[in-house]
Amino acid sequence: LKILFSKPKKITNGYSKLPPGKTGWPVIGETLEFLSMGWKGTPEIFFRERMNKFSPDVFKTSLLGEKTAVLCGSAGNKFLFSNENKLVTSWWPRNVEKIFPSSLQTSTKEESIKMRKLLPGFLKPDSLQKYVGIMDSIAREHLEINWDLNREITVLPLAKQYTFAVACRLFLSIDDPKLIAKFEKPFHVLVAGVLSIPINLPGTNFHRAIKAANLIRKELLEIIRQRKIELMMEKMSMSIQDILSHMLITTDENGQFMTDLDIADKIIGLLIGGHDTASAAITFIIKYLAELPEIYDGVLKEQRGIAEGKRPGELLNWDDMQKMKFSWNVASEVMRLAPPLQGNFREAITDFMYAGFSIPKGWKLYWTANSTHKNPEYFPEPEKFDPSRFEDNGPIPYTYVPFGGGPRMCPGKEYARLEILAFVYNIVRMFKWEKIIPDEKIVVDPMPMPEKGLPIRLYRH
Ligand code: HEM
Repeated sequence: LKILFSKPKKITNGYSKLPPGKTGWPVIGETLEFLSMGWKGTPEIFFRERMNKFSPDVFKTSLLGEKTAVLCGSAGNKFLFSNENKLVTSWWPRNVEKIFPSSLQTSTKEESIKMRKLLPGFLKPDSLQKYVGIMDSIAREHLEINWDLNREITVLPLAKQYTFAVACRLFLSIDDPKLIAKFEKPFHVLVAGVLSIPINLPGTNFHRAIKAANLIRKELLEIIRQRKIELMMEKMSMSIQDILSHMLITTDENGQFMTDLDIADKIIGLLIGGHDTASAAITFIIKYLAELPEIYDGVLKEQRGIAEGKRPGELLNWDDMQKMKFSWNVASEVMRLAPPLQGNFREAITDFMYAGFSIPKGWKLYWTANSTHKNPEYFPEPEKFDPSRFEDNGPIPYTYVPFGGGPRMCPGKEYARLEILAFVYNIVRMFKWEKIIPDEKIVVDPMPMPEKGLPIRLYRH
């Protein structure tokens, strides 16, 4: 009776029916617990503990200075992916705004929409088909130069070097190794700062990231200036259709060209999204293939079969990529166990109810691969490496989400598949390998990585 006749509380006042959970310290909230679980290599524990303690559907927390509701399980993923621009919208941590000043003039939301509009031209199927041969030749050259000379190598930095070289070539038509090397290091500093506590003081990751972004932006602005001159003088062959030229000649609905700063920031965003993720996936493929000889043999058999159907030296093509089914199932299982991105944020654009709890407008929401990828309900024996999970219809919808889902699903998914498979095709046919540190610890910061970068010993076939 007391409940029935008590004055109803406003849903939006922030005190009633909010999801259970705790928001921790002011500003810092639970960011340290969240990050430290990643540093220990078990980001899923942060979520599992709270799902067990508060609710399996949703819990509240405070991350990166924001009140956040974490939506869990396949229902949480489905809800967030299918309510884009209805109940929720894109939101990037404040760090991103500070690191990319172009988004301060509008908003990270508008910038993200702009970016998505630009990409189809560059990532459409007929463009992707042209990239396959280029990716194959970059992978071959990269392996011949960097992996063959040294019998003992460390995988992670080399995998980054490969995906960065592919991105520089395809986004910017840059293949000068010196210029690529100049860019590469500050990029890693930048990625580490995007998901860090937003304190801009010397010595913090965030401070280093802002400095690194300024350095890269300066170099990019020079490249953009040069490209503009070339385009104006029509020196640039019309066949060069990299994303930089595409951005320079594309106008918005008002006929306005993008500013150089805008272009530079978009390219930085793409380089971040497009190379550290795929290199994390490649590193873990190498790790699992070292640990599981029967899986390695299966991949090698498939790739040798494809190579046998080709003339000596002939580069991979689109049809070859479609035949690499087992190898892609292996890569998919790797990304289930070690998703390169752990999840992402959204912002509530209106008050709404979820699983019986109120979510106030302005709150941040977070979906995470960590609440489903290792859940035995969706993936029996979740720690077991089993690529057959991806055969036939594959996992239950919204349980396997390394690329997100819905309208915001990663636009680079197909590009990533091609560059990963081009790499696998070449490496397994050249080498077998073993890990030098048998139980190397895994850390997640913000991408998963073996603590020492995965040193391995190579054996040429
Ligand atoms: C294995 C490699 C990759 C993984 C696991 C991955 C994963 C993801 C995920 C989880 C998101 C967030 C989706 C969301 O917020 O719901 C995302 C967004 C994005 N990815 Fe990827 N990605 C990969 C490679 C790439 C590549 C190669 C590119 C570019 C060529 C790329 C470009 C982007 C962009 C631009 C976004 C932002 C989309 C938006 O805000 O709407 N990604 N990616």
